[in-house]
Amino acid sequence: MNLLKQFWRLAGPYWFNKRNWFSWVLLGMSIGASLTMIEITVWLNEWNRDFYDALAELNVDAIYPLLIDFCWLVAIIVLLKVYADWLAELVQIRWRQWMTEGLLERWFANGTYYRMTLGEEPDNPDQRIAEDARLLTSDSVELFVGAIKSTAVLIAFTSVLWELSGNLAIPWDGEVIHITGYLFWVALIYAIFGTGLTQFFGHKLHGLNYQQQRKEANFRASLLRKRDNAEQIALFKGEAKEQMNLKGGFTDIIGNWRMLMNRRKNLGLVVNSYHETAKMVPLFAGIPALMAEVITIGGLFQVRMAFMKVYAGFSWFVHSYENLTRWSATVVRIGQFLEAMEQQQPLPQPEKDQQLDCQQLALFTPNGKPLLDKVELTLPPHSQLLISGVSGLGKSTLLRTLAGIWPFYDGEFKQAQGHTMLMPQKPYLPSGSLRACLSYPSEADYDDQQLVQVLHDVNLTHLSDNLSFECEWQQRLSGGEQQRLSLARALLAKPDTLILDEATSSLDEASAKAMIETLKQQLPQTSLMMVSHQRSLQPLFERQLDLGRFAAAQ
Ligand SMILES: Nc1ncnc2c1ncn2[C@@H]1O[C@H](COP(=O)(O)OP(=O)(O)OP(=O)(O)O)[C@@H](O)[C@H]1O
Repeated sequence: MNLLKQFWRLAGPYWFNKRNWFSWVLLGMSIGASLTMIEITVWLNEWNRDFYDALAELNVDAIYPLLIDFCWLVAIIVLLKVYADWLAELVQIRWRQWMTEGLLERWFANGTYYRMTLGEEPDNPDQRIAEDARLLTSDSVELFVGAIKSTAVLIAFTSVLWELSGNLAIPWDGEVIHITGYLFWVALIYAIFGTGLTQFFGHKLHGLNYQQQRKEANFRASLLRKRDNAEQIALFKGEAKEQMNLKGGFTDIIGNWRMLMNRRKNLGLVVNSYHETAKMVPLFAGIPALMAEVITIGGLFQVRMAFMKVYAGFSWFVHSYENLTRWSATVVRIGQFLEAMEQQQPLPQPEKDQQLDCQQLALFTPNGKPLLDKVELTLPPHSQLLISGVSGLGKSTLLRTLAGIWPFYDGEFKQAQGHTMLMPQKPYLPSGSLRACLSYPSEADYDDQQLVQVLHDVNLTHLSDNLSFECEWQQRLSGGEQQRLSLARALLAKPDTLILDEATSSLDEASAKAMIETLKQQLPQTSLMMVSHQRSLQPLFERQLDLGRFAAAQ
């Protein structure tokens, strides 16, 4: 029940949104095609009787027209089946697009994606957004359409089977018991028996599937981390260690996979025996009717097909069991992800004032450890402030707070009006063209002349011809070049307040000094706050502040 409620929370907003009416139309058309196909299968069932009767009588004149009918029936069934699937896939991709976009919007709203990294984050959000959303939408549509089809098959063939079964007379204790539609009852009892067995042998699959998805995602994520840190690993000659760790992760996958395999094997033994036996059950069960000459040989084959259909309708649960366990695991995973996103408090929205100003500010780590206490500082417009302090004191945390992304603080602070930009020590350079990298994240259309000029200003003139060149800039450029590129961004964006967190640490002292001088010269209206351990920068700042005096008592 809980699972259905969770699913309803995920699916309801899409399926009960008027704007998605066309998906209902597509789904209706897909189901319509499937139902028509079932109707034609009922005709095929009658064809079965006529064909086998004609064969039994060696009636060649009847056989050839029946073969032509067969071709027609099969052609229509094939067309209906292909289009029913195609339409269902169209529904899946529309729903998946909506779900993926919705998850992305929520993940990025109010800095949720960042806040989640500061606490107990559900594992692998990438997998939940990409893989789980795909599985959830495709499995849901498949299972839903499958359930409707099974019900329709059940309804269509129940009457056929009921009629064919006639009235079975069983002598019992000197009397005769009459069972109407006995083949239908056989199919029902057989299906109930199969469902019970399937649940008994398969109920552990849900947990194992959940674990499998998690372990596979962990493995993929650690492979990606190796790629991102390839240079470090090569320098440390860490290949053996990395391989060992990866193999360890993969052994985990194999361990779970083996358990999953064994469970599936047990379930497979049950489901396949159940299915194979089902093919003969109607023949054996139909023998009394054949003996009593209630049905002909053709009728027996008709019984067999009708029985198989009714049995398949009843056995939807048995045949969909594996998909259901995978589906339930994805419902839980996306449900958890949504819940975790909803529980995140939005990032604080600091007030704005004439100048950046904080009074009596106390900062903490996410688990509540105090870092700094009673911090007092101001940054008057167009001024410069250099901040220093020992490593681990909380300098970066203070800058994150002032930039508005660190929520663990007490007290109040005000940001300066206008645009505030924070440049960290290790800049993020998105892959793509150098032009896009320079203007990130702005959509502003800087002309090439401006871009070439800022590259020249930060001493990256040699990259001027590469504005349209696309590559992984983070891997291609040296640490110092990356920092220069990041400062070139500031020159383009012209923020009102620029906060630099050791943003010149990879440059030699002379280059770092030249860079800060360029910033001051090119951005005279910008207030500048910087954390740095580079002594040569001290003379360039009007004021300096040693944060050590605000260190919190531990
Ligand atoms: N997300 C986090 N979760 C837990 N602890 C954190 C987190 N971010 C920072 N800290 C801790 O807070 C303390 C201060 O970190 P911060 O990066 O602000 O120091 P810093 O003064 O800038 O150091 P450095 O000069 O070495 O860069 C450190 O002990 C760090 O481990």
